[in-house]
Amino acid sequence: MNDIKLAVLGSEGVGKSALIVRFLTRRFIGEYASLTECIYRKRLTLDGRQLNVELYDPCSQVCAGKSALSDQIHWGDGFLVIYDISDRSSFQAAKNILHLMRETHPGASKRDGEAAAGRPVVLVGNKQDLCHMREVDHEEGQRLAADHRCGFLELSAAEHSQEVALVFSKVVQSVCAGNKAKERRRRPSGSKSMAKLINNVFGKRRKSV
Ligand SMILES: Nc1nc2c(ncn2[C@@H]2O[C@H](COP(=O)(O)OP(=O)(O)OP(=O)(O)O)[C@@H](O)[C@H]2O)c(=O)[nH]1
Repeated sequence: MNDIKLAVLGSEGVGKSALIVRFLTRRFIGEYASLTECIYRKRLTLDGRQLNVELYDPCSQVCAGKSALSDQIHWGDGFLVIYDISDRSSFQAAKNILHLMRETHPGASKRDGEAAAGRPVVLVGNKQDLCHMREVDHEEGQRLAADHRCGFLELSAAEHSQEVALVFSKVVQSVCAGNKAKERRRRPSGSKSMAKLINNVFGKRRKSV
């Protein structure tokens, strides 16, 4: 069974716990104890394969600071970076997280489907239901995501159960696809490596005849 680690990052009160709880239980619960960091576990079946997904929900009050964030970035196979569309400072915090991800993996791959951080990242503008109090335009979110080659969407943990499930599943899918691609690059396929071997052994001889 494969283990996949997803970290949900963002500043205090953006709705990280609300999104995770929505994904795990399909419910929106108004208030969450937020004095401890948590790792939640969920089993998923994707394309017939069983996956163990670990979801890391940092406690912003305890896990603030660059070194804690660096640890979280090293821990995750994939990330959701959350801001609150009605709070500009949370958007700046999301920007800082994306920058730090890029710094942490400076030589990150530029392959399709991988963010600048080298691993799948989706930037999420949460609390879309508060659009009458919006401080961050949709286009700003889009631009930031494009700059960091990551996915982007706005949603509301309070109102959008399906969208929340979809965004988590997409990150899991991207991690799986990335793992498969890495595996393929590491081990050339049997027929290809056999062809190479045959070429190496007989190719030169044929030339010398
Ligand atoms: N209106 C609205 N409120 C939301 C939404 N998502 C979360 N909230 C509220 O925002 C507040 C903070 O949510 P949390 O899920 O605790 O945020 P957090 O990012 O986990 O916070 P920390 O653990 O302190 O870092 C709570 O009062 C939630 O009810 C949303 O989509 N819409």
